[in-house]
Amino acid sequence: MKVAWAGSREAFQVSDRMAKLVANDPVFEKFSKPMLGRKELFKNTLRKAAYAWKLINDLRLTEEEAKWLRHYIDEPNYTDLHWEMFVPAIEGQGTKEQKKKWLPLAQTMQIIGTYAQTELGHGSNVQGLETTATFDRQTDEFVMHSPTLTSSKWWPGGMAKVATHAIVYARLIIDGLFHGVHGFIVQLRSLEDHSPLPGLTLGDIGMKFGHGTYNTMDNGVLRFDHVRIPRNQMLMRVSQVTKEGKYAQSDVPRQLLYGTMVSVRQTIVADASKALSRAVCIATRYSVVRRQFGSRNGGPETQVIDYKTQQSRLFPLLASAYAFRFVGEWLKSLYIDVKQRLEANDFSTLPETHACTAGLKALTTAATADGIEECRKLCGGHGYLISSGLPELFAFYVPACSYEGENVVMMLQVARFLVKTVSNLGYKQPVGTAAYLGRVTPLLQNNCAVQTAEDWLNPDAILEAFEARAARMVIGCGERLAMFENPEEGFAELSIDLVEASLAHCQLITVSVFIQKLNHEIPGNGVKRSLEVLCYVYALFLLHKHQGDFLATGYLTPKQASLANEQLRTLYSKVRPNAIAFVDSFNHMDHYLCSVLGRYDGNVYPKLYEAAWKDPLNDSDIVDGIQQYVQPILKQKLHYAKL
Ligand SMILES: CCCCCCCCCCC/C=C/C(=O)SCCNC(=O)CCNC(=O)[C@H](O)C(C)(C)COP(=O)(O)OP(=O)(O)OC[C@H]1O[C@@H](n2cnc3c(N)ncnc32)[C@H](O)[C@@H]1OP(=O)(O)O
Ligand SMILES: Cc1cc2nc3c(=O)[nH]c(=O)nc-3n(C[C@H](O)[C@H](O)[C@H](O)COP(=O)(O)OP(=O)(O)OC[C@H]3O[C@@H](n4cnc5c(N)ncnc54)[C@H](O)[C@@H]3O)c2cc1C
Repeated sequence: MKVAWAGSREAFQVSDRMAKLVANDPVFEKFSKPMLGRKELFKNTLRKAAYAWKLINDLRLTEEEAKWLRHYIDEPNYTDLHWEMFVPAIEGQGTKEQKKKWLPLAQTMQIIGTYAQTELGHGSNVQGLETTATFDRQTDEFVMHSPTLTSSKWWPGGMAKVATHAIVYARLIIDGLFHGVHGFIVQLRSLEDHSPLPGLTLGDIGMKFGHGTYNTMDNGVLRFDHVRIPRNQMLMRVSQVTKEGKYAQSDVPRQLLYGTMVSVRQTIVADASKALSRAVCIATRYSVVRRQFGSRNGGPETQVIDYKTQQSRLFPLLASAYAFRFVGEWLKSLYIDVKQRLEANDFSTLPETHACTAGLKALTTAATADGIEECRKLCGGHGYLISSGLPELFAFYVPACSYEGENVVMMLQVARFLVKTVSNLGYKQPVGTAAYLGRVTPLLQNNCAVQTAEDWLNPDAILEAFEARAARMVIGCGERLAMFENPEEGFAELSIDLVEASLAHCQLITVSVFIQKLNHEIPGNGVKRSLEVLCYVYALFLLHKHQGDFLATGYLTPKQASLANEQLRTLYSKVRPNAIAFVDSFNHMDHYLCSVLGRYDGNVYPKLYEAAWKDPLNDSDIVDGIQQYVQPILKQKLHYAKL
């Protein structure tokens, strides 16, 4: 199962080796993090990042190994933006010459980059950005300027204190004419003494949610006061500005300007299963240790994992972790394919890839953020302790619902793709993830054939149910949209239904990828049979949760929906004996989990007790402030004290 989770034996070995490297090196200790102040926390992260870079070089780690190393160090920092956004932006949007100049500098970290798109006033609406890049023909330069307060760049990770360079998105202006938003490579700091370059105001935007997690990152604010950069620092693969000031667009579609976001959204989907599996591992192990009620004749109480209600909250999350792992793997292969095509100037699959990355990013991050919080509740009161590992994990993870495309905004992008697909149905056969929309007649006419709970243990029955639900919701939206004279008005008016239809489409992708995985790629019958159970749990849990959709579209009868729920209950009993094996298969080491509740050895209570004594408040019996502020109250003799 460890190999199935990792993707291959080689992938398992690489991640396992890196997990152990990090866990066994005292530099990467992280239990004390929540006790540190912001400055110490930040410096500590800088120290770890520098040490990690040294390890990467000294041990000659491959790109894959370096990624795992950074992952297991488990502290957001400037290198995330450098490797995940700055480098890909140059790779995807730079010309050959630009790549030749900038990539070697970035890849050896002689420069450190960030991705400065969002502003104080605009994040989702990229076309609404206000920073200007005005071409000056006389000097062959662009003048970067922040004309308003709301145009201040706001949020870019690593920008406040570390990055030496940034890809800055700004409105291109030539001779007073606006030519859309483009990316520019801008140097922010001196490579000699790290001070901000003249004309730039740079700082940190302040503390964020949670304490020891995202505050290791220096998210920044940046303002330009007429800062000049050479013309050849505009990323010019999509459009070019000549030294005469002529604006030209190559045959590369404009959408490629958004290409870095496609790349990172793919990574975020791949990472969702890591965060969810971490929370599920903690909650499952603890649910086996924790006992409440049910003692008979003085025997032990019931392990809370044996309560059906606990199973009904925990096992769908366990199944979701596996579902997200497989859909992340699938999306990665889709992305690798589109990347190769884009390099060869084949843009045909970009719209579908954009819809998949946007939609799956929204689906997986929302479910993971909610899932981590559910795992905290599944651990009862102890889940609220920092030492459970869950509050910090939640604080770290939850911004994934907002960054890289706010989730609702992303689902609306999927909706645009689906509406377009449906409106082209007469003359363009949909392919890939939208192929099912080419079979609308049977999907709209045939109803579910399930008659017993057992009938739900059939991948075809499940697939057809999810296809029919998505097709009926999408087609329904299409029909209602057609009633509007102005399509944009219609889209806005129906946006709630459109987001729901997009979710149904994305859930269909996730379920069908899981089924596909079982049909083709699982080595070993035992592993395959166990994963089949999880696949049914995932699908039937979604069906139960969204039964309103399945019933309202008329595909299911209430009886069939209740049979699905009956089957789900039976499936929970099949998951139970393997629950610990399923979470052990994630191969999460104690160092990575950073959780007393999720310890591999199950030795929870003594370690919780021990951890409590490490709190600085327990350094002495009488702490600072008691004599000054508590003792006087105890000793006071005021009239109203009698009340
Ligand atoms: C948990 C650990 C994870 C670790 C991962 C790595 C570490 C990363 C750390 C996080 C750091 C965070 C960084 C950031 O957040 S960077 C900023 C990200 N910002 C956004 O995502 C902004 C979201 N907004 C947008 O993407 C666009 O503005 C939006 C698509 C919403 C609207 O754009 P526009 O107004 O131009 O819109 P249209 O809808 O008219 O679209 C025009 C056409 O372009 C197509 N399109 C849009 N986006 C893309 C894309 N990315 N790729 C390809 N095509 C795209 C769209 O479908 C339209 O096409 P048609 O004309 O054919 O319909
Ligand atoms: C931790 C973190 C790190 C970040 N790192 C970076 C970075 O490195 N570089 C960078 O450039 N940016 C970064 N960002 C910014 C991030 O990309 C934006 O915050 C994100 O894209 C959301 O945009 P917004 O803040 O403008 O949200 P808004 O768009 O203002 O969203 C507010 C609300 O409005 C709704 N809404 C907006 N538009 C629509 C619409 N058309 N229809 C319906 N509802 C709508 C949303 O659903 C949401 O509920 C980071 C953000 C965070 C939290």
